[in-house]
Amino acid sequence: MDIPVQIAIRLKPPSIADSLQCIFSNPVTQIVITESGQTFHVNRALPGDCTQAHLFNSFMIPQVNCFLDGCDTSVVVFGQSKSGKTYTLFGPGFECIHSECDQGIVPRFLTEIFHRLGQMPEREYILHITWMQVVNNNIFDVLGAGLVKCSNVEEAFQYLQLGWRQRCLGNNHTFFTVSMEQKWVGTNGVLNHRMSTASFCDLAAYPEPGLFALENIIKELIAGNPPKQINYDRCILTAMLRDSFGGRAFTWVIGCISTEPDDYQDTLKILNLCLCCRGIKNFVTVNLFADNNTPVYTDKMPTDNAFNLQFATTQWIKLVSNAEGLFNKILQSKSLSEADMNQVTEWLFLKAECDECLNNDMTADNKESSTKQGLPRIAEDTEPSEPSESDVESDSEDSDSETLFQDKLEKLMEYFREKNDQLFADRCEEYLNHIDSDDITISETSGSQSLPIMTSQSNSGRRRTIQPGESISGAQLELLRKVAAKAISPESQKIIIESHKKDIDPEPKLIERELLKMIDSPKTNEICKKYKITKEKYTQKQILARKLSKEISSSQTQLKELINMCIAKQRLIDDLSRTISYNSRNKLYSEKNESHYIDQDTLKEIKRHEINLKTYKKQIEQIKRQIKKDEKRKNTLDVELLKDKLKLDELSESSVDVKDKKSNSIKHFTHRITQLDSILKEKTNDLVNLELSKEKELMLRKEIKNLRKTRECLHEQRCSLGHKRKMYKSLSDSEERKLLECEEAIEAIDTAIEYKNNLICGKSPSASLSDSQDNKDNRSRGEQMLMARLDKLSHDEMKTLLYRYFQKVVDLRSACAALEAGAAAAADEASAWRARAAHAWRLAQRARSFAHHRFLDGGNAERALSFGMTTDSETSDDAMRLVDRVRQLARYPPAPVIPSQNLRQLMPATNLPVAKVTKEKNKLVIVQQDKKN
Ligand SMILES: Nc1ncnc2c1ncn2[C@@H]1O[C@H](COP(=O)(O)OP(=O)(O)OP(=O)(O)O)[C@@H](O)[C@H]1O
Repeated sequence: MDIPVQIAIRLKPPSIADSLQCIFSNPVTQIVITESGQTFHVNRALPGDCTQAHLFNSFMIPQVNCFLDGCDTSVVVFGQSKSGKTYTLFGPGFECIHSECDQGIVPRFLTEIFHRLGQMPEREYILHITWMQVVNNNIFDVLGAGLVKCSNVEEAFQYLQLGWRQRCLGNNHTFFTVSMEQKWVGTNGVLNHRMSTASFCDLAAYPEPGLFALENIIKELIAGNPPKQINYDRCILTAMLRDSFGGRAFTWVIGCISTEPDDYQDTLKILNLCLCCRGIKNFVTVNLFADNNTPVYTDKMPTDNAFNLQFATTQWIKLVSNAEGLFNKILQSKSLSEADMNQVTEWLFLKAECDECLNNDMTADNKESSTKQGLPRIAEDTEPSEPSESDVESDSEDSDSETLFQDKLEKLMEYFREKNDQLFADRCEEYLNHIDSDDITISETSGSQSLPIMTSQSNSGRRRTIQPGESISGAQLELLRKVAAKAISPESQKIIIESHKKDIDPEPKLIERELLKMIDSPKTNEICKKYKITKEKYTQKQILARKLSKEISSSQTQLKELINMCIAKQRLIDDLSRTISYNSRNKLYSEKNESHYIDQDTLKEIKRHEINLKTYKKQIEQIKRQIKKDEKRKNTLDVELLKDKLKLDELSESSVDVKDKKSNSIKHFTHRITQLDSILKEKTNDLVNLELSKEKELMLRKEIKNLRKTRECLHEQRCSLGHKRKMYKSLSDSEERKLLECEEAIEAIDTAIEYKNNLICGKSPSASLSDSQDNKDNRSRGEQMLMARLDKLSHDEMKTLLYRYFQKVVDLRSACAALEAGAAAAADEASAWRARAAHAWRLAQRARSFAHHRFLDGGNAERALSFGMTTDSETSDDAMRLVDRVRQLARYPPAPVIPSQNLRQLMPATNLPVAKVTKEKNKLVIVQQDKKN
């Protein structure tokens, strides 16, 4: 039958707890969802905290059944480096320190196979394992011995330990293979001879070249190319995976993915590759040998009677032991009436007696038949043998020899079979509804109760001897069919479709996280509360749904067990009827009484088993009802969950609206507050400045007041000195200096007062006092340097310097005053002399004219003058003094001129505003005047 490759996704637990996750899985809806909302529908979306046991139980049991039925199986693990591929297949290792719980798929598979074989003592088997690695397209045999035979689980684990130590580490492919040949005689007396291979492949991570080749083959297969036309021999990896992809194996692909945001791109690649594999369909068949289904004994051969009896006994023992187990359970449950209990106890007692007898017989028989039972290995690829004609003949003879009782029994058996089949089919349907799969198609032959018959035209003719599978154990065969026909329950489909349509994030964690992110405003408390309550309800319902699904699955396993029992019972009845027919056929050879006795016994047994069957049926009915109830409950819960999800969405939307509005108003208010804050700051600054300026003004006014007082004192001093000078016409040197000092100090005080007044009036004093640009430009370089130095002086240095300059100015002024007085005196003297000279000149003129008249010969002026002098001695003396004085004055240099520039530098280097200071009553009025005016 065509079975698509099945996909399971396992998330690697995050390395750091609470770290960010970009991939989530929903095991309920079997969806893997990315952070961006992309969804991947898979066959098994394993939970993040999936244990090794859960992983194995969730999909490996059908593989074990298939393998035991004679089908090839395969598990291929994809994943990026360190994503847990090896951990999934093998576990953390095989040393003593590692717990059994951590064992991966391979050790669990081996344990399960040997356990199941132990429960089927009739089966003969040979089991081999191989462990290969593909390193750089070269095969490396890890165990070093090719096929290694394992007789029991302990041996298998020894090889696992050995291989684990010897394997190559690094980015390579690992193949672990278990192959098994089995033989057993079925209940119908025919031989079952099967061969199956289970391969486990741990693929390397990208970028391994073989992986790209495999990727291409997968693409070709999903494009619809028949496997026959695909070249699998392009590399060793693809050759080894021939059966897994497009071959005859029942394949599960496991994608091991990391949830960490850093690995997001790699994870998407692996997810997409896994999904591609889903489109591949493998043709899964039971691998039979040529001698399969051949009768091991014939009724006609009396020599084989012993074998038949022995076979019947074996089956009998098995069935009775089954029944014994069931009876024990029923006894423990105490659900029967006392009479029934006694009957069951009696049955058990009788059984114990039979066991004793049979054991004695068996030991005797074994001695004889031990050589017969050993089955030699059977070669593969042999032609199937046709049923012999004698078989057909014997069948017609059988029908003739049937008794009335047998007819009745046959009818009953037919009725039972029909009922049983119907019941089984119903159960299977229910079970299949539980398993999710949407794209599995069953080949035409799967509609009947037999496995597909592989014809010579079949495309995968590895073993051409496949026979009708009527001899395959029904229950085990059904498991294979279940997997092939599994489908998603309509409710789950609804949820998936709805969530897909509305793009709902089915992962509650994601919704929760997003909502919690959004809802942070304190005023959205109500919505938060509602959301929390709904979320709690949702979680509770989820837990309930999980519980229910668990209950359902446990009920289903119970049901499966019961179905198995029914099958066993059916077989028992079959066997019994066959034994009866056999006995009736042998009536001719045996005594009547004896046979009657056996028949009676057998009848009793049949009746008992029929009663048991009825009780089992009742139990099945009960369980069915319970399952239906549970399913209904589950469905209502699913619907409620959906409603809750919608409600959560609505809540999240409304919370987003409220949040938006809130954030807008908060923004507005924040903006307003910022504005008001800046205004407040400005006002505060203004106020502070105002207060400061007021304080400053007060200070300045005080200073001005003090300065005025000082000025008044100085003025008084100056006035008294001036008055004294007027009175006495002259002052002593010290008094003169004092006067000058007073004048200079008054001038300085006036400037200071004006400066402070400017400050009070808000005029920038610096504008008037500071160095203007013009001044700066006009200055020579030397002056500029001097000014630069002055700027660097400290306050004390400046004070000392000013005081010195003040002294110098006073000195200069006193010198000036002395010079001016000297110049005035000289000017007076000069005018006096000039008047004298004029008088003398007049006298001289008079004398000259007198002389001219008296002395005709005249003489020169000097002579006349000297004559005049001699005649007027006073006048000649004056003239002589005048000449000396003129000579003296001529010898003196002119009065010193103080360069106005130098004087200006003594003042602060400014253009001082010209101010007129007048005194009105008690006030000193200072009026600033324009310089030009
Ligand atoms: N599900 C898990 N639970 C606990 N531990 C895990 C799980 N998955 C992986 N690990 C740990 O992560 C580590 C890496 O895992 P592992 O070696 O199986 O990765 P890998 O994919 O096989 O790596 P490589 O590609 O290198 O072969 C191991 O220590 C393993 O024990």
